[in-house]
Amino acid sequence: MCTKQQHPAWQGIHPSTSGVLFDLDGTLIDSALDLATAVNHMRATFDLPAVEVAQVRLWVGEGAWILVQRALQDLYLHQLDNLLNSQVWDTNKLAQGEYLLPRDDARIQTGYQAFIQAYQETKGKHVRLYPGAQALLQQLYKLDIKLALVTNKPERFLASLLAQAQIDTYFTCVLGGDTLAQGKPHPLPLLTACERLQVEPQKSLMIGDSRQDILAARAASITCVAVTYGYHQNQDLRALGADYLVDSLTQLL
Ligand SMILES: O=C(O)COP(=O)(O)O
Repeated sequence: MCTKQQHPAWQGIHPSTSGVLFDLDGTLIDSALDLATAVNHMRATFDLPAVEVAQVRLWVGEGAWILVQRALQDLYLHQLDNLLNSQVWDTNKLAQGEYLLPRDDARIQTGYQAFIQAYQETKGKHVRLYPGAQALLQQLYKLDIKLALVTNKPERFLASLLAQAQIDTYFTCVLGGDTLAQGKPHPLPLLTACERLQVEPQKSLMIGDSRQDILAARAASITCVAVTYGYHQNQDLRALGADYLVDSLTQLL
């Protein structure tokens, strides 16, 4: 699917675009295997069974804390089960990770530390770029379009991960989920990126895969291109407000 033809002025990236903000996980890189390895390492420390990579894909996108909270929801369910003496859990909600233990629960704090350490140890070993990612960044860079990376992934992982994926030289501005006081879907990181790139939001484009990217772009009045292959938790990207949908970044070349 590609709806870019519906936009009369589209020639690759819109000609008046002077800045492009990229999401990372599920848009430029597929990091699900490393994330799943770290999640399962963390789950093992709680004697919880391993989960599939496909499951972890559904849990990614709102930063490491929410990922950990989702990945430890079984602890909460068992606790509730004991209290309520058996409960039928909504499997959809389970798959989407909606039963969140609060962040201040000591188990979440412990789990977070275990996850961060295990993820660090993966060294981004299984990270792979999605088709067209390298070529698109290169093309935009050559056109002198300013580029920013705006992710909810913790900042500490970004430098090595971008270097590992060989895309570290393109970005004028890199913002992690904990770089500023708010992460996506708040508009702050997108507006901050525009400010640092010295481009107007109206002349910028956000390219992302998830609800957080689309909502943040809408809140910042930035046109949003959503990729359909990422970690979007089975949500309807068009209904969320994406301006354009593409099945591959190669469609933007
Ligand atoms: O939640 C994450 O860690 C990934 O975040 P991103 O999709 O904003 O890159």
